[in-house]
Amino acid sequence: MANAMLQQTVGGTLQLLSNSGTHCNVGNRSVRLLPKGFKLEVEFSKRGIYSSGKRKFNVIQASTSQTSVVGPLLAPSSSDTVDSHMKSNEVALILIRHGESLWNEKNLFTGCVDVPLTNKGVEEAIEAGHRISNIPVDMIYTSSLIRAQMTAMLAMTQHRRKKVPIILHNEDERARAWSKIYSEDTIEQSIPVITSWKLNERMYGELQGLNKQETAGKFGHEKVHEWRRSYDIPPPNGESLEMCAQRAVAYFRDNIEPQLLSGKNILISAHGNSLRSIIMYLDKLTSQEVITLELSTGIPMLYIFKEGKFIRRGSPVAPTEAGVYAYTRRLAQYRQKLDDMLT
Ligand SMILES: O=C(O)[C@H](O)COP(=O)(O)O
Repeated sequence: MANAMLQQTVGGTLQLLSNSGTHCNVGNRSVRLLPKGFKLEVEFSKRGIYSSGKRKFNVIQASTSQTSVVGPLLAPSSSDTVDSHMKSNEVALILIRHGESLWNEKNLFTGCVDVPLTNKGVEEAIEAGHRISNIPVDMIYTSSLIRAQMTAMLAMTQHRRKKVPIILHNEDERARAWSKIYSEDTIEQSIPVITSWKLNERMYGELQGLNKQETAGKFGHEKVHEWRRSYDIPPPNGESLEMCAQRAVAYFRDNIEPQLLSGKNILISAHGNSLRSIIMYLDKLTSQEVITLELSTGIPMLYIFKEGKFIRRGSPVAPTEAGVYAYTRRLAQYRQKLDDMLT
């Protein structure tokens, strides 16, 4: 393969910008590409984030000009037998609305105001972690808001695989440089957490901070219900669900779906409306159907992604244990491997 320029982009994905020759530069490192079909064996120099040694990378999308590869922190090593069997055509996608927040408790419109969880919200996140503790997670995506990030991190404290979720800091070169990990083994025992404002709760505009009950008293229940649960009518200077969907679903399709296609099991911890819009996409709901969809705080929803299709395995409303985890054969195999590993 011709030489190639790989440039680390937000979220740690290495983007092949052009290919000519058999080497490429990753920052100040020279990298040798040994193309084998769509699998690149990339041998890195001794220095830097990727340490030494040959590592296999899945090419997510290969085209004449752009091929994406993911760095070690985003690509669990194939030597990790517990996870590797899940790499084929069936992966898990878990969605969790954050646990109860302090403004949920006060019944205030929250939107993009960055408030933390209540004690109850912490408990909900931990309970959610129990429910997903036997389901493989290779990558985590959250919004840029602390309530979603707290929920993801608390849930993962209960995961039996005991990998460490690490929030990636890619906001600038210093953030990248100062958050480097210099141990390959440690990288393999980590789960990358990618945060994005595009997964934030819908921005509630001039309702943010107002009490929902009082707002209904002031503007009328019908008007407030229209702001909260219509598809295309925004609150004053805020986002409609449709506007929220335009950013959240686009982010899902551009960033998360390629990772699912490459065999990664994904957890998304986000918000009522950003998740409603993603579920609308996954379940192919109409704008009339999605406005009746309600998500409880802290309840995990499981999808299986297989051959390009999303199969819902658990209801977003108070699922029974069996209902959420009608285990597929592969999930049952993963759980068995965890049992074997931990006994
Ligand atoms: O932002 C908020 O107030 C809540 O998280 C969601 O509010 P909603 O259920 O009124 O959309």
